[in-house]
Amino acid sequence: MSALTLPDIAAQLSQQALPLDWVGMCGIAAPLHFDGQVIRASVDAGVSLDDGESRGIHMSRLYLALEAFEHEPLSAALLRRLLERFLDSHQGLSASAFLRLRFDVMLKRSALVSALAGWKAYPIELNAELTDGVFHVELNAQVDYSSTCPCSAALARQLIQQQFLTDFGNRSLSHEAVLSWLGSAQGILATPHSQRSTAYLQTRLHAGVDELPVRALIDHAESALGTAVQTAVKRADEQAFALANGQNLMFCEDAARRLNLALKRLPWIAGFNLRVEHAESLHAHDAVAHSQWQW
Ligand SMILES: Nc1nc2c(ncn2[C@@H]2O[C@H](COP(=O)(O)OP(=O)(O)OP(=O)(O)O)[C@@H](O)[C@H]2O)c(=O)[nH]1
Repeated sequence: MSALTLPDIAAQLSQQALPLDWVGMCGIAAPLHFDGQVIRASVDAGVSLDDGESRGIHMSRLYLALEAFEHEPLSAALLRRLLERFLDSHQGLSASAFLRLRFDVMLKRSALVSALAGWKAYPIELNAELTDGVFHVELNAQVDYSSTCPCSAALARQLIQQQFLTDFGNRSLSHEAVLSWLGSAQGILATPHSQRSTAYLQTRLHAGVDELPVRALIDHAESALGTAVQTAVKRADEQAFALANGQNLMFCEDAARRLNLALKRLPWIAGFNLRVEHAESLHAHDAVAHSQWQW
């Protein structure tokens, strides 16, 4: 049978004349060239089906356009060109085109004090859309950090004060005895609870941003929080981490406010939607805060 005789069901008229918002493929494996590495990405590619009379879109045209990822570094311009290609190959059918890329970026992170370093994987999502010539890119990142509860810290300090009165209230103070007491679990008898926490950052990039500021977004968020989770850790690093936590006590509200103020300072961000989740060790549920700006 020749190709000319192959049945083309997508070209038929639809039995229900109804436009669709998004039609395409999800979970396509694609290699991305990004930041000097080749990264495995999962890609969702789609278009709107505005011609409600048409039975289907041309999936293969979208799929084949993605070949460009193999040959060109990832950039906003590349995403836009792909979306233009989606629309060019669906003239008369589609007015909007969409791409979603999910991948992990690996960054090598130095220890806080020692000369060690290790790798961290950050989940990244890029969402791009082209509708009526208007192009948007969203850069989303997931950043893990540690949060120590400020209320729990204050309650623990109060218990330590009470224990101090019990142990030293009726005695004259000796420098040596107090120093030894401060270094004992009997003196510092309570510790605050801490939790591994996650910031989910959704940012919309200004038009004209080409190079995708993935590393800058992650670095900025980690610096605003002050307690990024670590990779290689010796005791000196762990002690520095304990200090960082003590100096950055955070409710989920504090973390959300810090990130809000920090993200607003980034010149390439046109708007954001952020969510922080503190996986509480006090409760079996999470403490969560959201914050938006120009979203
Ligand atoms: N539209 C559509 N196509 C599907 C779906 N599931 C699988 N396909 C297949 O995707 C394949 C590619 O579709 P097209 O891009 O239209 O392929 P084609 O007709 O050979 O290519 P063109 O000549 O460019 O249109 C076809 O074999 C479809 O059957 C679906 O749910 N919707």
